[in-house]
Amino acid sequence: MSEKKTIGIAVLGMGNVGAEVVRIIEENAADLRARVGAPVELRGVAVRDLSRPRKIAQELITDDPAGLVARDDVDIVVELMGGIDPARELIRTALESGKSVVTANKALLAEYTGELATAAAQAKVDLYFEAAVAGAIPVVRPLMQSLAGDTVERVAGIVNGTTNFILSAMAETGAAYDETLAEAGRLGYAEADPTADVEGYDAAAKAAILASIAFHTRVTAADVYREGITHVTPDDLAAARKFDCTVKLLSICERVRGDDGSQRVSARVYPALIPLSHPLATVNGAFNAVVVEAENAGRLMFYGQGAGGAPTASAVLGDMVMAARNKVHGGRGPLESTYASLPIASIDEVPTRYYVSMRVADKPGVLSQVANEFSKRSVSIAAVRQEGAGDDARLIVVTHRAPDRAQSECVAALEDMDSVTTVSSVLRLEGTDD
Ligand SMILES: NC(=O)c1ccc[n+]([C@@H]2O[C@H](COP(=O)([O-])OP(=O)(O)OC[C@H]3O[C@@H](n4cnc5c(N)ncnc54)[C@H](O)[C@@H]3O)[C@@H](O)[C@H]2O)c1
Ligand SMILES: N[C@@H](CCO)C(=O)O
Ligand code: NA
Repeated sequence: MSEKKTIGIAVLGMGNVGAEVVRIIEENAADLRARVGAPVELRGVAVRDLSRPRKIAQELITDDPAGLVARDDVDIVVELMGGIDPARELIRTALESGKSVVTANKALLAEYTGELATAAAQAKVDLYFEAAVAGAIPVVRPLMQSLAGDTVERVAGIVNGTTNFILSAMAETGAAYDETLAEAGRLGYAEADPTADVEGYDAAAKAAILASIAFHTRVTAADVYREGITHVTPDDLAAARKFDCTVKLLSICERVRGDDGSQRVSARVYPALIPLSHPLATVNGAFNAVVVEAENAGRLMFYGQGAGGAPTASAVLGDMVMAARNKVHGGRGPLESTYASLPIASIDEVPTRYYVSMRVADKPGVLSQVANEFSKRSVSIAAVRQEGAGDDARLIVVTHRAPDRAQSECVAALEDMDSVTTVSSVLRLEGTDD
């Protein structure tokens, strides 16, 4: 059998992930060649700083990513620079000139998948992005391909390692958020600017990508309701424990069905209590996990390393092999599927459960006043606990499911009550059936 044409690879960005991708391409050349059915060769690696020493032949290094993308002997562009610009333009140009693209860039995809997927479809090339959500964990491909014949109802996951590390450490040691964030930085989990992680932007970008695939609807980062973890306190974690729960930053993508048979998509990110018996409660440290619920498959769980150079590179390489096989043997990966075009549900209308902790005056009648604010808004209370006494009296209320707007209106009313000194904590409760 005659050997097929060599598949040329351009890697854009040689940071944590890019350096590992380059290493694996070079170390595994023989296996990759056998798996693809043709040699796979690095044509070049675009970097920002040419003077930095790198473990790669000098002639492969360039600081001209556009020039590298334009080369005739490049068949697949692997984008690992991150950020919107110039990644967006480079990927679009690559696709328009008939090159397949593999990217891990969730921030870009959460805004511009539509534009990029359209360019890929028009040029009949592939756009793959398994590494963009939950790093090494296969979740994009299972949703897009393995579950293509099922109806997904819900995708809920821990998809940010930094915040999961922080919340796990807070739960374990009782340490404060700031202290734990500093520790996450020292261990190399949190970046110098942790905003994207701790404010939930990274998890929201991933939720947008997951919701788009799961519900065949274009969902962008702006459609995702988002709260971060900066306000979570050791008290919250201790109180959660008393309700047999822990606190996790969840990315939730849900098909919300109305009484009239209508359907909407809810995509949301917030720290929430989940029962210790829930499978996501056992996901600790920097690990990620995603639970998918589909009409016929039932509940599926995907667990593993959602970040880090080598694990993320594993997902990138998987995509690269798929794209290379298609180049060699013909065929295409799945196209973007947005046929359902479901409307986006506002957080206000999504049924949620609340956990509200407040400091109150310790005197007769306060509990009934508090309960009255919930009942006025048709929010049913599931549990109440009083802690402390006198000046230190604290009430914790856990509600049943009701539209989020009604729940938040109850909290606003509590904040206005004379007998409530402060509402010290408000978190949602997820992972329960009622
Ligand atoms: N690190 C992870 O665990 C992880 C996991 C999943 C996805 N990702 C995604 O993978 C991508 C890369 O992440 P990373 O952690 O390797 O980031 P990084 O900051 O370590 O690496 C990015 C590299 O790209 C280079 N770069 C940036 N702009 C460039 C330009 N214009 N020209 C040439 N080089 C340029 C930078 O100099 C840097 O070396 C990002 O989109 C990130 O969101 C990372
Ligand atoms: N900053 C991300 C990296 C993976 O996207 C995390 O902490 O999970
Ligand atoms: Na993944």
